[in-house]
Amino acid sequence: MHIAIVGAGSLGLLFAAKLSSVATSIEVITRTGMQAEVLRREGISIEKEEVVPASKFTIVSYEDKESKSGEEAVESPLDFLLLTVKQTAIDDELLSWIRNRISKKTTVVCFQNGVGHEEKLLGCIHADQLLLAVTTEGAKRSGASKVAHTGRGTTDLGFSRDVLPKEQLNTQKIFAGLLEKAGFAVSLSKNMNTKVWSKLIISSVINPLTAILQIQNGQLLHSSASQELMLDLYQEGMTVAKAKHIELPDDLWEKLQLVCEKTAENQSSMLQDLLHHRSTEIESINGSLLRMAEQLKLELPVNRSIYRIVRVLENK
Ligand SMILES: NC(=O)C1=CN([C@@H]2O[C@H](COP(=O)(O)OP(=O)(O)OC[C@H]3O[C@@H](n4cnc5c(N)ncnc54)[C@H](OP(=O)(O)O)[C@@H]3O)[C@@H](O)[C@H]2O)C=CC1
Ligand SMILES: CC(C)(CO)C(=O)C(=O)O
Repeated sequence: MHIAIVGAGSLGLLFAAKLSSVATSIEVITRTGMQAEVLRREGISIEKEEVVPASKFTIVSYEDKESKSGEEAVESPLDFLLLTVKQTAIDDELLSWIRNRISKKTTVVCFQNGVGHEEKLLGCIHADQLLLAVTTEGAKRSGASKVAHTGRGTTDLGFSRDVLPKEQLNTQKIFAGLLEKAGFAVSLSKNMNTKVWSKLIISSVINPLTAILQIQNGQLLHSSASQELMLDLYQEGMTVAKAKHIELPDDLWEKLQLVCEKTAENQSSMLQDLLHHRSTEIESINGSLLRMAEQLKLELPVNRSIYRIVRVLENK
């Protein structure tokens, strides 16, 4: 199996390192030439676990114009392209690069939290080629070539479209098999919309609150005031989901609290982004809920305020 991983951040480094033992070839595409050089020298280390030598990967950088050529697709056709960049990095240039890099036989697997990426990708590839992955694995990059596996979870996998030809179901199983062999827990899903929306609602509560309050995920449960804020955001998100007839589990509120407990000592990705002066995924999480609410003529006052505060903090 020939796999390319676009985005050598927290999730990308973890999946590249783990999949290197089960794939025929792994191409890692970094954003910068500088990170590519470090990876070519040092390989990838998963803290407290293993160091995977650089010889296991082909490393190219997106900055390097040579690697943007579609010719490589002919030389080494990809079975899977894993997209592990943030929502904010998915722009027209990257989409056009992906279109050139893949062939009709390639399946793109996207790991983003929030919503928006699926629509963008469907603008450039066929639905039969797009696998959605919603993962509760936790990864945190601590250097150009170092990553910590901060939490073990499950990866839900499913195609963007509900009704699928047999061949696609087979592709889904092949990719799930690779992940399992690499040590990840996987669950195949026929209803990814429910998975995507469950994670969207959970992220719309935990991420902005931990980012604004500058606390670890578990600390959200420590005060009744923060729990009230959580409930306000949760209920607003659920109002949008209901208006859009999205099927969600009855115990999503309990699941949300469980995520806080299970990831109690983690900093959410939004808090990490703010602390590192990076833009956050607020647009694809609370921003997208607000845009949907506007179309549905619904008011989400708590989401609106929280969204504005995060935007202010991003520009500080
Ligand atoms: N980390 C986690 O535990 C989880 C993350 N997710 C989701 O997965 C996605 C990725 O998250 P995460 O890994 O944490 O994010 P990171 O910010 O750690 O990694 C994103 C990587 O993408 C790189 N990148 C940006 N643009 C390009 C480009 N054009 N070409 C190649 N690489 C590029 C960045 O490079 P540079 O650093 O040089 O800017 C960075 O290394 C997010 O949507 C997140 O919500 C979902 C579940 C868990
Ligand atoms: C906090 C958590 C687990 C849920 O929103 C997360 O996925 C993140 O940090 O982005």
